[in-house]
Amino acid sequence: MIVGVPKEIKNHEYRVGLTPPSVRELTLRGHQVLVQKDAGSAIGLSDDQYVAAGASIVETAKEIFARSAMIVKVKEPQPGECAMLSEGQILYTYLHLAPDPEQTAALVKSGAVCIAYETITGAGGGLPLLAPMSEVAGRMAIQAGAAHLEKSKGGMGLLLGGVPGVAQGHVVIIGAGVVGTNAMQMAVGTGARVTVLDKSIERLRQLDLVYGNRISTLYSNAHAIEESVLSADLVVGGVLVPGAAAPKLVTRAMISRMKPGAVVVDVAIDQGGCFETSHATTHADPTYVVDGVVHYCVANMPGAVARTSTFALNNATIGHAVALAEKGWRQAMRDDPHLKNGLNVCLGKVTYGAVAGALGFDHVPADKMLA
Ligand SMILES: NC(=O)C1=CN([C@@H]2O[C@H](COP(=O)(O)OP(=O)(O)OC[C@H]3O[C@@H](n4cnc5c(N)ncnc54)[C@H](O)[C@@H]3O)[C@@H](O)[C@H]2O)C=CC1
Ligand SMILES: CC(=O)C(=O)O
Ligand SMILES: [Mg+2]
Repeated sequence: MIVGVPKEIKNHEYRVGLTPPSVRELTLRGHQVLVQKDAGSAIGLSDDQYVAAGASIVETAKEIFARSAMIVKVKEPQPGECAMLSEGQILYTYLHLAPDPEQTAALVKSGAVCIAYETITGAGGGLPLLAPMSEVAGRMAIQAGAAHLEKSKGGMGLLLGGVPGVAQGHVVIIGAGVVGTNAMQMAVGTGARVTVLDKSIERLRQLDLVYGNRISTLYSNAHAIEESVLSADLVVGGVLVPGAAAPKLVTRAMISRMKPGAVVVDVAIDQGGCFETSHATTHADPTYVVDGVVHYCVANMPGAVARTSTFALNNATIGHAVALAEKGWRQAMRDDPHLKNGLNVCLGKVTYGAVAGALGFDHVPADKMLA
């Protein structure tokens, strides 16, 4: 199979779909890999390294899209990229379609076979192709939040850990999955007071067993969210209902009653965000202020630490990339129901229920496309 890796074009996105070691996994099995010139050069992955791994360097994204049977990316295709997809071509990348009707319509129109990293499931449960980026974003959420609590960044001028004789800050984390747990670990490390909320009591139980009285756990409901948010200095949103738009758990009314200069980091923004006042921002201009509260809502946080993120992502994506190249998408999905769960849009149909439901498209189950 010819596999193509275009250079990412989203704002400050320096990750790349395949590393040279991943390219080697494909070329040693006889596949041809086309990598766009300088696709990885910003993170120290030179064209020479790709060539040494067996790839051919191609000048333009247009040529990559025209020649490849499978496109491997990181971020959701931008409008110009959607327009270059062709009928039956495999697109293997993050998509985040539920809050994005324009992209969904463009992918339906393309006739491509669109597989979303974030809905591929794992044999042991969870979302193994989302998890590494959630680990990165969860850890970064505290770093970003702490920085924006500084006066010069618009925050109230608070040091999360306090100092002897001065109380520490209060970090509230909504959602105790991969993002939430990684944020919690970093927050505990700063010395802040930490409260974690989730709908899953089992998850809270697990955290309580490990972290004991270094954190407070709360069952997530409107009352607990309101009380926590009003006393918070930093709130991290890390909820997920897989494939679906994020629930708006923190209302505009709650935001307006928060401490002036508090910071909210909405990691769930790629699924639409869990604060009513959130809208996506970029690394170039990451924050805005609503009712005195600093909002950080960057939809591709791991792009900021693109080298770490690219290797972590490739560890999780390469196995399915090899299966898709070796068997083609239909057989690879017949053999692996977890990969099949990644199929979001296929040959003009929306095949993921939560996306169809969120956007009002007809839902054609993935199984029908495999027949
Ligand atoms: N902005 C960015 O750059 C990035 C964003 N993300 C996003 O972060 C979000 C979270 O991802 P993960 O932690 O991997 O998901 P996860 O599935 O590991 O965890 C989500 C948690 O949310 C909880 N939850 C669901 N409804 C809730 C509610 N009403 N109240 C409290 N908790 C609730 C679930 O029980 C679960 O524990 C996703 O939308 C993901 O796409 C992930 C990586 C990077
Ligand atoms: C998960 C995701 O959207 C990202 O890593 O950018
Ligand atoms: Mg994203």
